[in-house]
Amino acid sequence: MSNQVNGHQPAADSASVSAVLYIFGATGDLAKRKLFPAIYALWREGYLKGNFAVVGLARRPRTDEQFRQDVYDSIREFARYKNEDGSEWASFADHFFYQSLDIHNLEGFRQLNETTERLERQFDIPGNRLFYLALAPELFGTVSRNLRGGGLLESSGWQRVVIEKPFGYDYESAERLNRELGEVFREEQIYRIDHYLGKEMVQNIEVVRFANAFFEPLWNNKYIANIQITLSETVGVEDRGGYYDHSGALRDMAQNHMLQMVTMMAMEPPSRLNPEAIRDEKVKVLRSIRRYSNADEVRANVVRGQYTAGSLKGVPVNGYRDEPNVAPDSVTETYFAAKVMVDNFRWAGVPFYIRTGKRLPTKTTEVVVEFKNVPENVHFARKTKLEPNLLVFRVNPLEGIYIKVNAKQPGSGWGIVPVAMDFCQSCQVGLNTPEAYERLIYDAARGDSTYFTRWDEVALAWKFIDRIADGWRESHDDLYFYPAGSWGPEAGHELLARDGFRWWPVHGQDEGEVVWSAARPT
Ligand SMILES: NC(=O)C1=CN([C@@H]2O[C@H](COP(=O)(O)OP(=O)(O)OC[C@H]3O[C@@H](n4cnc5c(N)ncnc54)[C@H](OP(=O)(O)O)[C@@H]3O)[C@@H](O)[C@H]2O)C=CC1
Ligand SMILES: O=C1O[C@H](COP(=O)(O)O)[C@@H](O)[C@H](O)[C@H]1O
Repeated sequence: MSNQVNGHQPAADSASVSAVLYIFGATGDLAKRKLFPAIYALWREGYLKGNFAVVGLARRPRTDEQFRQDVYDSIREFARYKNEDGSEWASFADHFFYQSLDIHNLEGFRQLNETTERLERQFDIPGNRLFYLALAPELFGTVSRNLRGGGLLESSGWQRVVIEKPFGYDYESAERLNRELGEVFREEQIYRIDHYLGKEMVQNIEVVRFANAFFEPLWNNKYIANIQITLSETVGVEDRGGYYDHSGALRDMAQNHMLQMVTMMAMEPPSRLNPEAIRDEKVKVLRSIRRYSNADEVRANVVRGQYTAGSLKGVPVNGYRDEPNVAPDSVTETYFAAKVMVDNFRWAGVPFYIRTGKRLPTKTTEVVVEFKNVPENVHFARKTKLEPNLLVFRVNPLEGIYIKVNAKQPGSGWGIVPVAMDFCQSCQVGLNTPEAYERLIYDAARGDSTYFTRWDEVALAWKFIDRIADGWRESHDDLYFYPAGSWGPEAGHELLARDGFRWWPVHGQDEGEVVWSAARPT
């Protein structure tokens, strides 16, 4: 096995991990699309070697062989390593086992403990156990109690639990869920996944900010005019209508991924590069975010929309209300934009504009830092209208950093033109950088919780989000409809225009073709 596949090698401080990895929900969508491919990539890159085992758990009956076939199919379809030549497949697949288990059945957990002890002897694993709960959150409490009741938390190594989102529906339910988990696990054993924190360029925000002398001095309200975070998707709700119709963009994307990205942009430099120091700084940002105090403030600062039938790249698509498992009169938002203020010394007066939506024209995740212009009395500024400097983090699908500066137009005149310094990381290393789930599973297995959300982060994020949900509950007459394939309601554009700003075009977006929807509910 090579440790150097396609130019990637384990970092100098990395080591292979030895543990039993339990996938609860092993027959589900997340396991198939994300978890099995991630485990396979970890194996291919040498982060997993001989001494590990994976146990798949769900109610459906499966033999080990059938389960291995499921894993194989998932890798063929979704992994960045496709196992084209079939090499080493058997030695990888031999580590996979399946047990049919209803998580309400304590006896099944006792049996799982026996299986585990056998696997630990077979693969020489020192009692390390990683429980990945790819299950509906209502089941987390029961699984935790039964893991304890079944004796699975009594091994000689470490035990950790990875929890998928959504972590609750609001602050109250999240708090209840946390209490249930807390009856069994200590906070440092709980790894709450936010897969955006596992993305290469999201992690790079910290490095670019804190490892470059020319950014950090400018990183404040003296020099930055606003920050824009866009997470746009072309997909609709696919087959997740049942979940999404209760969640909406606010809970599905804003409570977690978007607020986490705000914290990465706004946090102070941590005193130490350790998980608690970094998460302490993120918590301070979340504490400083201004909460809207009533429905009027919510309306003034937040825009919600829902897609109607339209077309994407010429292909007609359904409206949200016609998606499977969505109520025909649903008022769930598939578009969300907000102006967020971080009331602290560094950021007072600098708006963070965040937006996300389904069925928008482009799949992209970008963060734009718009700098304030140079003073108007400077010679150049009088002659030419200067464009502001921009620093753009391209998170997805392209990964890289783009900087827009003003330079003299070549020739004898004094014209000034914006020019770009474009570092495209994914163009250099290919679109083969590790997937977020690879990093996060590996981090959890080696006990690094930096890129997982701590309870106080989750709690503060919900407290901010709950105010918006409360404001929305009073009336739905601010829900705008936008045709699939447009950039969402025009109100999302006005949110910035009111402050004298505009959304900067994301990569691949032709500004001349931007379509906003002025439609309102009838
Ligand atoms: N899919 C995705 O892209 C994402 C999913 N998530 C979250 O991950 C979690 C899983 O999502 P997803 O895979 O899509 O969901 P699915 O509905 O596809 O899968 C759910 C899994 O849970 C198992 N299950 C359900 N009830 C029980 C039970 N009583 N005992 C044992 N197993 C049970 C099911 O298997 P069986 O029926 O055989 O028992 C199945 O394997 C959810 O919390 C979701 O919100 C988060 C981000 C993205
Ligand atoms: O968590 C979620 O994220 C995806 C978008 O993730 P990305 O990595 O593809 O950008 C989103 O489609 C989904 O609704 C949400 O649950």
